[in-house]
Amino acid sequence: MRSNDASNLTCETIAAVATPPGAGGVGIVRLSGPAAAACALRVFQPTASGFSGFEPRYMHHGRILAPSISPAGADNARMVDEVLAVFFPAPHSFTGEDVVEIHGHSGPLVVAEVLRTLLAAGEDLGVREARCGEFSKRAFLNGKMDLVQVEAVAEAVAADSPAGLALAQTRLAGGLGRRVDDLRSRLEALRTQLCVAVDFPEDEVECLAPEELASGVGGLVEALDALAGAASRRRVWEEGALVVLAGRVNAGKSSLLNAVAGSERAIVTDRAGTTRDFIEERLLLDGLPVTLVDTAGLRADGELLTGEMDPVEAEGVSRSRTLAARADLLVLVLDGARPEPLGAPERELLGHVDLGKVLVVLNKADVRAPETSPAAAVAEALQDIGLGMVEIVSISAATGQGLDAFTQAVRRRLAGDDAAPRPGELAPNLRQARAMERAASELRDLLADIEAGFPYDVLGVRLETASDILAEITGAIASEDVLNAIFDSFCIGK
Ligand SMILES: Nc1nc2c(c(=O)[nH]1)N(C=O)[C@@H](CNc1ccc(C(=O)N[C@@H](CCC(=O)O)C(=O)O)cc1)CN2
Ligand SMILES: Nc1nc2c(ncn2[C@@H]2O[C@H](COP(=O)(O)OP(=O)(O)OP(=O)(O)O)[C@@H](O)[C@H]2O)c(=O)[nH]1
Ligand SMILES: [Mg+2]
Repeated sequence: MRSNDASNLTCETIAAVATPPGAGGVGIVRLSGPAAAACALRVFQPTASGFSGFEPRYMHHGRILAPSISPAGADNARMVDEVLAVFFPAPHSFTGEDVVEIHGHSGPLVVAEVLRTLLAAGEDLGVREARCGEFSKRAFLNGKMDLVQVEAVAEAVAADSPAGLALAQTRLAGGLGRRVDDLRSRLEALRTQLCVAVDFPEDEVECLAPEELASGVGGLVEALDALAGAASRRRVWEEGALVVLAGRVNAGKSSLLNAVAGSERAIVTDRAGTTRDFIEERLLLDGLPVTLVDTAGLRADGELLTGEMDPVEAEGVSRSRTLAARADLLVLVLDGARPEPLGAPERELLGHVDLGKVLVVLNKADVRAPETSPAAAVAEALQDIGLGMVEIVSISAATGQGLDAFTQAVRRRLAGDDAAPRPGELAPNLRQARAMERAASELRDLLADIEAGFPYDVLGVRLETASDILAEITGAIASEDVLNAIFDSFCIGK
């Protein structure tokens, strides 16, 4: 489907509450479509005596009146809310259609009643409640935003870290869409030159030499790889990572969570088996969004096997294992006060996880006997089980010693040495990066075909395929499935 196909535009007028439910300063109900103004005028009573219809983009003060159900008629009309109303005539509106916004008092019942009043008044005008994402979909179909920007609005709204917001803002500004359009134009230019060569094979002047074609395609592959690579490096800054604290009972996992979170989030006692269900805390570690999860501790094998553990604790331990397997980073907390910190329960746990995702923390540095060197002993024990390369961070959750080193180690393991994203940095989201990878892969196949001396018409097909894949990113060409997947994830009123 071509996005600028006028047949996709509907003549229905849609209405929805645009602001979140709840008490607030202002609540907005939005109408979009040809009957927006006519519908609003039926229920809007202006304050100004000289009112003769909506002046474009001017805030009119007045009231929303619900037609009375009593036979006495409009004189008895009930006041629903005191509002400001504004009309944006097409095409200069958010959706590109006629838009009316009613700014009333925020409160879930008030705005719902304003909406109901409009829907009832506009029924015969084709006014109906909007579906999820329908305002944004109309804005997209009318060329007000490309698909990257539509997604960026949702990403900006959902951002829960400054880094994630910076990436979304750059996409919203349109830079990424323009970059993709630029790459696609370069591709189309190569295609045009190829077509000339196909149409006039004897005309050597117009012919693009295979080496020139290959170098043009090679440049595009490099550019696409760079962008898709940025997406995979930046994803963790936007989506965050799951960091799971696991280990033996009493090792100090809950104490560590509290120390990092800076609050007494989890219960800490000297009793083994204090934490029974997992506890999670979303925080920023050096700007990196992380979900830190404290889990129920593992006991020594014997206790597990005799079946003496109470069922609540057993379920807690089973959840710990599931979480450990899902973690982006598994922090194995060892009890440094014990003579042998890496014992049977720890080894058993490590047997079930990806060792590449493990960070070892040796806790209780404050109480270690100075003459022993548990760090060295632990390093040796880790060597035995293939974790010789793993960094061991020595901390004390009780005194805070080593916590900075721990934070930095976590950040480095999840994001490498990369600094936080800066405003203006281009990084596609997952959908966009996947499309870039598909286009790059098509172009790599094309390079092989050029090498193999395939005829230009065959090469042209691959160029066209790659170009169409790039067009999916901005939505210049987008299937109904792609559009539905994006707009259905939006809420009503967006
Ligand atoms: N009250 C209100 N605030 C809002 C929105 C809205 O719909 N209503 N928006 C909704 O998400 C965002 C702003 N997005 C908008 C995008 C374009 C236009 C608009 O009228 N564009 C016209 C004219 C621009 C001009 O020249 O003034 C156009 O594109 O032709 C309005 C809002 C955030 N704030
Ligand atoms: N001296 C010292 N004691 C600590 C340290 N960290 C934790 N503790 C103590 O160790 C005991 C257990 O701490 P928790 O944080 O509850 O341990 P846990 O790993 O969550 O234990 P479970 O929930 O039972 O699995 C408590 O008495 C803590 O005060 C530390 O760094 N130094
Ligand atoms: Mg605990």
